[in-house]
Amino acid sequence: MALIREKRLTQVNLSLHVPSRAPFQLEAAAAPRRCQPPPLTSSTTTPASRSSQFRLADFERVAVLGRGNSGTVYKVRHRETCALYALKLQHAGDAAAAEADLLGRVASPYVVRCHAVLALESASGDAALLLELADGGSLDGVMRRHGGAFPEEAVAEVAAQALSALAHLHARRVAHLDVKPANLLATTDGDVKVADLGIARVVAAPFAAAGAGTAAYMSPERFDPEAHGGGCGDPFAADVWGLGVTVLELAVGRYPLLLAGQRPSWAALMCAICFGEQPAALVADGEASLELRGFVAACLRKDYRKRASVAELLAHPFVAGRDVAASRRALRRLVAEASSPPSS
Ligand SMILES: Nc1ncnc2c1ncn2[C@@H]1O[C@H](COP(=O)(O)OP(=O)(O)OP(=O)(O)O)[C@@H](O)[C@H]1O
Repeated sequence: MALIREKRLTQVNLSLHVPSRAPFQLEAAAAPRRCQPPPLTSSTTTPASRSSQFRLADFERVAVLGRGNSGTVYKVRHRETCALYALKLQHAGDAAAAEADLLGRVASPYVVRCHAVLALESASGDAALLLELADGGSLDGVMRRHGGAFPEEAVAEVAAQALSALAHLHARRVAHLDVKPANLLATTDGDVKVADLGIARVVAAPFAAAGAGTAAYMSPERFDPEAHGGGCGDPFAADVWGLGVTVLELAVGRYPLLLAGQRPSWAALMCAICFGEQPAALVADGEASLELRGFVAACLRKDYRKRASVAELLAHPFVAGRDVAASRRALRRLVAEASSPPSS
């Protein structure tokens, strides 16, 4: 896999060089200019067919949105229209193509949309995904900036929208396999969108339970299928586990399966996930509603065969019984506050 070395972000031009190959450039934003209205394409068009409409040179860099294992994500502006997007530069072109292919199979307001795959001017096959921008960023960032736990109403809204995304993906046999706060994006309108289908896959039986993922959010059967339901596990149930950990984390304001300050080594995580006490019990009586505790308990059954399905969770009182308008308002307020610059 070709490695891209990132140059300092403070440079006027952000040049990404692949040794002995032609560099490609993503220029920093210049002075404001007049923009045409965005020519956004219809939601039925696939990313591949849209790719030809855009070139990397059509965009200028505004900011870094985040960094992950597979690359760096930038906020970019389309020079002509001034429309804002997220651009995910991928070290491995194959991975970008695979992720774009999966995103092309789905069309849901709850899954981040891929507008195009941009080929980069290097011989390595490196590529960039041009994505819909979620202006509130990821929920782990929102939680950090907010300074702790979300109010329960906002957590219920996150759960409801993330479940809608999973229902859409699972109906197309796509398992995400990396559900966590960093992969749930928010907008200041109060929308939640599942992102990063980097390790997602279309499931064809039999499913190999082991494999990549973020250890802290992996279900017990992905560590040890024999001890937690047998067989090869169920990738859709693995997504439900990731959602349960995510909901609990947002509700308590920190990663919930380890003690505060405990080092998240692989061994510590494996012990906590496979042998730790029922995670819902980690929320003390009175700290969370019965509905939230019940929801988390249904997501985090260690035997994947006993875990609730996405359809059952959509009907759970924590989600189905929420005050939709109040929940959305609570999330919108939280994201907007966490996104606005601190007043001096
Ligand atoms: N469409 C987007 N809008 C706003 N921010 C985004 C968007 N896509 C990604 N980000 C930000 O960039 C971060 C990394 O993105 P992403 O998870 O897709 O990268 P990755 O390399 O696949 O990460 P991982 O290491 O989890 O596999 C996210 O956590 C989020 O903060």
